[in-house]
Amino acid sequence: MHPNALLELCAELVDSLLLFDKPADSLVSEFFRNRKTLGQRERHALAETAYTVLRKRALLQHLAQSGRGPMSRRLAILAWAGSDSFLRGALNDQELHWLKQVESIDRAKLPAKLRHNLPEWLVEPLQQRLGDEQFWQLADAVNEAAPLDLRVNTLKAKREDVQAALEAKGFKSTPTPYSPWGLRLEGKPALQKLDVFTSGQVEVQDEGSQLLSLLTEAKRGEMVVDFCAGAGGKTLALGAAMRNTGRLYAFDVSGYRLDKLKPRLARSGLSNVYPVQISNERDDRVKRLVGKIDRVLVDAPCSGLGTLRRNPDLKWRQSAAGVTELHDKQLAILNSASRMLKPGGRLVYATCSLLDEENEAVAQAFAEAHPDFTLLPAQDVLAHAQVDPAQAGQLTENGYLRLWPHRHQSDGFFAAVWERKK
Ligand SMILES: C[S@@+](CC[C@H](N)C(=O)[O-])C[C@H]1O[C@@H](n2cnc3c(N)ncnc32)[C@H](O)[C@@H]1O
Repeated sequence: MHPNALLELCAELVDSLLLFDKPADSLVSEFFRNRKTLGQRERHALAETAYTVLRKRALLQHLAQSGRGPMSRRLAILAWAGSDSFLRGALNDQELHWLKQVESIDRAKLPAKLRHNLPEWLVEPLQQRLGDEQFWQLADAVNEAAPLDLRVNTLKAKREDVQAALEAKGFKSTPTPYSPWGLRLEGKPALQKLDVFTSGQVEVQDEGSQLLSLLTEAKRGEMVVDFCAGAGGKTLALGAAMRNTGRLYAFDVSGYRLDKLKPRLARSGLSNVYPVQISNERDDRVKRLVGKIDRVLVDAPCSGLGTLRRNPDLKWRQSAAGVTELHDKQLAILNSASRMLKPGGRLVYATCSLLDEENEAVAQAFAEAHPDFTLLPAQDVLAHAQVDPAQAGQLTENGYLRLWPHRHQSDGFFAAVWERKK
């Protein structure tokens, strides 16, 4: 495609993303579905440019003010992630001159809000929690793309064998530092056609998500509920840990998300999983299981701010008021889900949020209302669940799992683990 035509297409994509009326990942997929003739490199340049605009929106909108022509084209020029010579082939003389001027600006001297690219309502709680130095490390880390992690399905393969099979196809990977199931790939190879993927030996899953499943420590023959199963990323890990025995319920209010679990289940070889669409957390199907379950994982709906590396639009789509609403919802789900546990059963509450309000505050409110649950220190649980005991302590704060993109190179995650008193 001619450079200018591709740049115009990119501006169109940027325009639609900046409406913030749908998640960026689904808008990008829809955009490409409707433009089947685009090649792999063109798609990569468009998607990376659009994601850079989302990551650095505050800075780029500030810099773009000085130019002429449509704002979305100027943003696409400043964020361009394809080759430099290709971009220059798309620009007119006036744009080339403007770009040179913008490139000469010393970005380090710009105000803080243009350097961290985070909305004010988010800056305050994060700065208070982390202190200045770590806050800036986090801001830098979430403005980078995330690595691609795989979870090896231990029902079908060993990690070292999958690593060797990937290597034989020219894909380098290293074992993830904390999860015993994970491999971190170099680059972003297309996996969908590889044998290890189609045969269900691996699934794409961030290392942090793997650690949440590990905290549940689901075992052979148990009754387990994945209360907010979604498309089943953690369900699949729990089912494999149960060695395809017992009964694993995958609950979710979204039938659309549960449908996405089906092809993954077929690849995984699991037959112990029962997907169930519930109407809400007080559904009769939840009530019927009260006092009968060994382990419940509540991977609660949350702001998703721990996944900003993959979903940079979330920081512009979420709000302080939205987070407060989520807190109430999370507590309601956790309360209902906890009733299903047998005495001695384990409850894991998890989010991919960075904010105390969705994490420690929910865990503390639950603990105060439920003296019949004892908090299990997450570092002990991790060490018991195959994580190197010397490292387990690096993953926790005040007895909770607390993962940060700038410290652990995973998405941001929180988890609290309790046991129902016998
Ligand atoms: C963080 S996502 C789950 C991700 C999933 N566990 C995974 O690993 O792929 C949260 C899920 O909670 C579901 N949800 C929202 N409200 C719920 C409720 N009241 N009861 C059960 N699930 C709910 C959402 O549909 C969403 O799929």
